[in-house]
Amino acid sequence: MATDSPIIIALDYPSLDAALCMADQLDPARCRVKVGKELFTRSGPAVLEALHGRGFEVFLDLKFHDIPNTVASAVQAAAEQGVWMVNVHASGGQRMMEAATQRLEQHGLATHLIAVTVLTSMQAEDLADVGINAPLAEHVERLALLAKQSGLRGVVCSAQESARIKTLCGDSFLKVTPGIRPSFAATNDQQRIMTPSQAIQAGSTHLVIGRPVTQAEDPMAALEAIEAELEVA
Ligand SMILES: O=C(O)c1cc(=O)[nH]c(=O)n1[C@@H]1O[C@H](COP(=O)(O)O)[C@@H](O)[C@H]1O
Repeated sequence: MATDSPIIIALDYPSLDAALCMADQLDPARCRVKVGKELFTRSGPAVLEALHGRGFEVFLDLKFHDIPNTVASAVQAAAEQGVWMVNVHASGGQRMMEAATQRLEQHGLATHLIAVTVLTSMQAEDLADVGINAPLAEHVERLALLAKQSGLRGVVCSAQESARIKTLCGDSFLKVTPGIRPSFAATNDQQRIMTPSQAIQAGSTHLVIGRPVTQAEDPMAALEAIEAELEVA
C-alpha cells in the first residue's frame, strides 16, 4: 500500500514479535516503517515479508559501507526483497555509491537508494575525533553533493541541514531526516534535532521517528499528535 505520508516509524526492536506488535498498531496508509540493524540481524528477511504482507512500505536501514562490489550486491539483495528504500554511508565514496546505483539500474530495480551523510548523533567534536576538521555542515554538504553526483535519490541528514541540501541538490532530492523530536518527547542520544513541523518547513521530505512514538504510552496517540502538528504547520 503506497502512502503520501512523510512519516517513517523506526521499528527498533529486539525481536520479530515485538516489531510486529508495534506494526499492528500502525496503519500502512498513514506511515512507512524502518527496519534497522538490530531487528534485521535478529529476525532476517522474515521481518520484511511480514511487514510487506501487512501492506507496509519498508525502509531497510542497514547503512552499508564496504568495497563497491560488496555494497552493490547487498543493495541488490535488499531491492530484490522488495524494500521501498535502502541506504549506504556516503563516506564509502563515489565509486561505492555509483556501483550500487548501477547495479539497481542493470537489474531494473526501483528501490530508492539514499546515503547517510553525518549521523544525527554526531557533533563537530565527534568528526574531529575521526580526523574530519571541516565544519559539520560543510561536511554534510560535501557528502550530499557526492551522493547526488553518484546517482543516488537522496540522503539521510539532520533536518538542520535540509534547507541547505535543498538549495544545493534540489527539491526532488530526498532529505530523510531522523533526530525528529516533537515537543512532548525526550531528546535521548540525538544531538541535531528538530520538531516535525520545523523539519518539513526546512525541506525534509521524510521524517524518521522512533522512540517518540514507539516508547510512548499510547503510540497511535503520539503519531496522531505528530500528524496534527504537521497539518497545522
Ligand atoms: O539512517 C537512519 O535512519 C539514521 C541516521 C542518523 O543519522 N540518525 C538516526 O537516528 N538514524 C536512525 O533513525 C532512528 C531514530 O530513532 P529515534 O531517535 O528513536 O527517533 C534510529 O533507528 C536510527 O538508527
